[in-house]
Amino acid sequence: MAKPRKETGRAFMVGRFQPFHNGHLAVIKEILKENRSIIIGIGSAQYSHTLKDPFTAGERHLMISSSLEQEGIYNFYLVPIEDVNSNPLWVAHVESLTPGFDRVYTNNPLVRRLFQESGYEVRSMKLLNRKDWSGTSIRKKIISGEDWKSDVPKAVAEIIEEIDGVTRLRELTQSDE
Ligand SMILES: Nc1ncnc2c1ncn2[C@@H]1O[C@H](COP(=O)(O)OP(=O)(O)OP(=O)(O)O)[C@@H](O)[C@H]1O
Ligand SMILES: NC(=O)c1ccc[n+]([C@@H]2O[C@H](COP(=O)(O)O)[C@@H](O)[C@H]2O)c1
Repeated sequence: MAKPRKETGRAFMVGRFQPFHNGHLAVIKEILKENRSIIIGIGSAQYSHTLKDPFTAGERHLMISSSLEQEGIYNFYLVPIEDVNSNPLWVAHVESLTPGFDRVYTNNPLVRRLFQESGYEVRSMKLLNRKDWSGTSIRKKIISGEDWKSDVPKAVAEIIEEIDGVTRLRELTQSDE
């Protein structure tokens, strides 16, 4: 029989955060109303420099930590998590990299299923202003030149400027032919 887990006060959330946006920030604030601290997994950590995953794990780490600190939030842990090629092994992989946690917050059906099957409590998050606050729509706006800075925390806009992320994304749309 599985050992009962000790209460930790910690919640777990995972995302690709390509980039970290206002929707992520709002749900993290909500999660912190119900939990003492949050572990934020930076998923697909090995990917960068593609249209779906333009930013490195280090750049995403900086986006999240700077945004949260700008809001006066310090009770978080950031853990880069590379994908593994076996879904049944993924939760154990996450557990091997993170401090213990009591519950998982996600809207991703695969993440929900895998954690539920491992015995975790899984809660959903309310989707907020999904038309603008989604990584996919923000990446499209960056490429097309529409306003995207109002959809992300100020720190994220500054980091994307600092790393010349706009040029990176636009160049990724070009083929070599
Ligand atoms: N606007 C939002 N409101 C509430 N939760 C959100 C919002 N956007 C993303 N989330 C949730 O945050 C978690 C991590 O999301 P993720 O990093 O995939 O962002 P995304 O905006 O969905 O990105 P992409 O469009 O690139 O897939 C997921 O569980 C996702 O459902
Ligand atoms: N087998 C695996 O490596 C596996 C399984 C489920 C989720 N994940 C990762 O968890 C993250 C989920 O985040 P999203 O909700 O943003 O899609 C992604 O980075 C995804 O690749 C990985």
